[in-house]
Amino acid sequence: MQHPYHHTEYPRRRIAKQTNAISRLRLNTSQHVAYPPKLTEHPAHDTSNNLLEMGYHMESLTAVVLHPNLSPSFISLAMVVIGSIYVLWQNYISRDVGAKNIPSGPIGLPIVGSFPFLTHYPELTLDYWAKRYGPMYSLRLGNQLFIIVSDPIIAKDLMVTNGAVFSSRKEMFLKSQTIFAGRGITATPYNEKWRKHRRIASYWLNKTAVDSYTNVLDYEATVLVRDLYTYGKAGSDPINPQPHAGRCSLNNMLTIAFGIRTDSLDHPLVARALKLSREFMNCTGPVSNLTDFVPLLQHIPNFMTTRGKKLHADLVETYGGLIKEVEVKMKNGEDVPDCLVKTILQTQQEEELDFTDMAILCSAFMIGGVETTASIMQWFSALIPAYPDIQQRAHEELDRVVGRNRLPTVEDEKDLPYIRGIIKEVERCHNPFWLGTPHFGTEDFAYRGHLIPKNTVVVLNTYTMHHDPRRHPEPFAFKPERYINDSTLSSESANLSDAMERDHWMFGAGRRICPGMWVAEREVFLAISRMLWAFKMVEIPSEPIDLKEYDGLSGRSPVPFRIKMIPRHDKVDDVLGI
Ligand code: HEM
Repeated sequence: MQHPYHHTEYPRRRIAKQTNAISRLRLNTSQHVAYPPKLTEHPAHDTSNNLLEMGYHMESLTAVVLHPNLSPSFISLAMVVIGSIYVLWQNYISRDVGAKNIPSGPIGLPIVGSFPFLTHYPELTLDYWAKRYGPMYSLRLGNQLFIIVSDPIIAKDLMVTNGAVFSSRKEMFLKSQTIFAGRGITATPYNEKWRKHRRIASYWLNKTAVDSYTNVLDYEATVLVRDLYTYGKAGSDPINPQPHAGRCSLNNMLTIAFGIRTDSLDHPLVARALKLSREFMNCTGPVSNLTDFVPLLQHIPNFMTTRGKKLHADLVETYGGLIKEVEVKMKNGEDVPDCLVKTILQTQQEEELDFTDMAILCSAFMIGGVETTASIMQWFSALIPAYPDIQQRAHEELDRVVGRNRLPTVEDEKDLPYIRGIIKEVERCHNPFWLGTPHFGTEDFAYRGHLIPKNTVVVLNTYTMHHDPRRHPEPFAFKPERYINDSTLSSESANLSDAMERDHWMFGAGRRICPGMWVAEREVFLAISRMLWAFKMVEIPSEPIDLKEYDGLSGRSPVPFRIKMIPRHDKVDDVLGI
């Protein structure tokens, strides 16, 4: 069974691969066409809208049962058993939803619920259901009830206004209990442990702290652009910017957390840290792991549990190992730069932090802060070559405001509304976490005539919200100008009283909103504005970039691609010191 969108591509690319005359005509006009196809393009929607609703995996289940080598009596028996289980399940669920007035939604399959429909591009399935069941609907994964929120007003009502109820996390078996061992800000319930870890993290991530180490972000952004220039041989060789973006984000977090950095892509920590982040994303997607929702699986040795235990051990070994190095230096009286680890070692007794607490706190920085910002830089690099007109407008703004004798700085940001618009538009179109990190309700809650029972997981369906035509006309077009009059930082926009005015929902909402958003925004601005300042970024005609396919199950980044990054004026090498 394939996801309805499995074979779809960003149409600009798909059209480029076609050869007939009509396709070529469309190529010229397709700069702003919708990038996912309309739902009606897939035969599943032509034949039956009910398939997704009732579980179109019944189709593949039936296909297995109807295997040619099976006897007719076995097939009949199997069909009767499957049918009966399905009818019983359907009755059970509809009684549950009807009696308690829980918002309706897809019924799903017995035992696993809607899980099989969410294993690949879950955001597209959730979007399909949002159009069918409305802005707040329910589904089940195993024994867990979910509410899917696809509307800004409801998101604000639940997660911000009623943050006292909706700010916890479900203690997922794999993410919270196995990988993070009950620690970690991201995964802990809304309790004293979370408050302590969040307070310590915020000490290093708040706006004033970020001001104090902006020189680090500035330096790493320059290194990034210099490496892109050098590895791309001043625009003559194709280059994949992804590993360079990864190292830039990694170095920022290494400096903030441990006071160290890597000096080249070949440093062993680069591959190791990026692998750990990717493994974490792939193990812990909000809906990607059945072990979390079928308790029986937690007692049976299985592949995901083994993976989770190994990841926990690798995180403690890697980041715990770096903590020990800092500790040794401090004990030896060596000079250790101010950093998160120095702070937690100095306050360890007072804060009652054990070694695992510290290792997992640092892991949360390295996981939360690397793959995410790198992903935005990567999506930007993958898509901007398709928009020479947008690049030209950005170059004109940079020449006018910054000139060609220096790189853009943080102080320039307020005077570069078009660059800021490009960044916000990349974030709207390519949020690395379409489903964020789900919140968890700690009380029964009555809302708009419905009941959201205690212990419900609440998911922010940002894919649907970011493509809502009421808020973003022509939602599938890449149009930075839609943000041209938005002078807010995203971290400021998140506090707007009118939820419909918020730029996007990439950083989540309410009391669990991303505490790293100030450093993330600054880092991304410096990297992207400098790439635009230095290069004309062009695609390689024989290597079309497929923006619809992406790596990863939770944190999303583009599949590997190559482009040319051509220095756009003769001052570039001087300013970069090359
Ligand atoms: C583009 C970059 C980033 C994106 C898209 C992003 C996204 C998110 C999202 C969606 C959440 C969950 C919010 C919610 O529950 O409503 C989150 C939480 C978190 N983020 Fe980020 N993040 C980014 C950068 C960073 C950075 C640079 C750090 C630095 C350490 C960081 C650290 C964290 C932590 C510790 C949490 C857990 C907060 C909690 O549960 O209380 N993030 N992030």
